Amino acid sequence: MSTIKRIGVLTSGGDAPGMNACIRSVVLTAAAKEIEVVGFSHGFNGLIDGEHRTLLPYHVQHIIQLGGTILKSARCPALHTEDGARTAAGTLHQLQLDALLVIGGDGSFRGAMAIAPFYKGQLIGLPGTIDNDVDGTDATIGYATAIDTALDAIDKIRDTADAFERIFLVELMGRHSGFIALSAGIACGAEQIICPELGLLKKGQLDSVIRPIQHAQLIKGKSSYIIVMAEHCYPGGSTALAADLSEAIGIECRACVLGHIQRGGSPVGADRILATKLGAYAVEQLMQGAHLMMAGEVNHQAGLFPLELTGEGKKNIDPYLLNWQQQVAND
Ligand SMILES: Nc1ncnc2c1ncn2[C@@H]1O[C@H](COP(=O)(O)OP(=O)(O)O)[C@@H](O)[C@H]1O
Ligand SMILES: O=P(O)(O)OC[C@H]1O[C@](O)(COP(=O)(O)O)[C@@H](O)[C@@H]1O
Repeated sequence: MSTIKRIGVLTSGGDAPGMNACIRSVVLTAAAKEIEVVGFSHGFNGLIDGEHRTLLPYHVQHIIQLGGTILKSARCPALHTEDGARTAAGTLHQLQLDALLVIGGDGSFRGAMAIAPFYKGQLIGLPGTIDNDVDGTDATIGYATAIDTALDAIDKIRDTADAFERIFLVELMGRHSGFIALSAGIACGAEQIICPELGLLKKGQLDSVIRPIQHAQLIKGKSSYIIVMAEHCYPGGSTALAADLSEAIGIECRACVLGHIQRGGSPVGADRILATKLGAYAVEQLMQGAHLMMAGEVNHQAGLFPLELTGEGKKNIDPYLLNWQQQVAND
């Protein structure tokens, strides 16, 4: 018999499509088990500032299709101090919360772990970030939508690139990983993909980028050429790389930074389903006593993974697709 009566939930770090679906699932599952839910606003700031409200099933009606997060998200520098962590734990005790669910990335999970020494309740993470850079789950909530959003934009760029027979560099998010760049790059038929896993490029050292462009021009004739690149791979980003390439090869290159567009929009079905499954699973596992674990999905199976291992960076972008891109599509 579970002793869980009241739980808290918050969304933290970069918002991701599907966070609302996850909040909804947590609230509905908890209500079905007669557990009260308190939602904190603005990530961990809501814990420190005491910004919270009770969440009932009617509050989460018709939010499954909404991007963003009804709880708002934020980064919270105060949690990096012991004072901040103590204050956060104090709020949880004051509100008599038996557990806290944190929807966010590995940074947010480090935030949860910082609170742990001062909190006597349970802490569970739910992976919500477009970057997919969280160990212990095949996909994070928001990743599938970000790929589709990027694709929608890149397909449009292909039209104008074709019309002008231009080289385009499309810069995608991912923080320091190439999950979005590889997936979107493969799915849009990019001629070249640049991502951190292939090594960061140094200013002016463009041979590895230029060689496939020249090869493509020689064997395929003039056409559009799209390079999908992850952020932080070249000093100055895609704009600087486009300028340096234009100068080096004498062909005009254009850059397009998709930026925060990738974080918005209605979550695709896969994200809504993943968010619903993990939200429900997290509540059930709390009732079984889970603590300092993330609820993730591996091979379609929900499971728990230690929070402290979620940021180890052991999950790799698909080596098969990366190799195919290098061997076949880049040439
Ligand atoms: N080492 C840490 N100690 C305490 N809190 C942390 C730590 N790392 C991250 N956090 C908290 O988690 C928040 C979100 O982390 P961030 O890395 O920006 O996003 P994400 O959760 O998407 O990876 C930070 O603003 C901070 O409040
Ligand atoms: O919104 P900000 O603060 O500019 O941060 C941008 C970063 O946030 C993200 O969109 C999401 O990252 P997190 O989920 O780790 O916060 C990254 O892809 C990007 O590098």
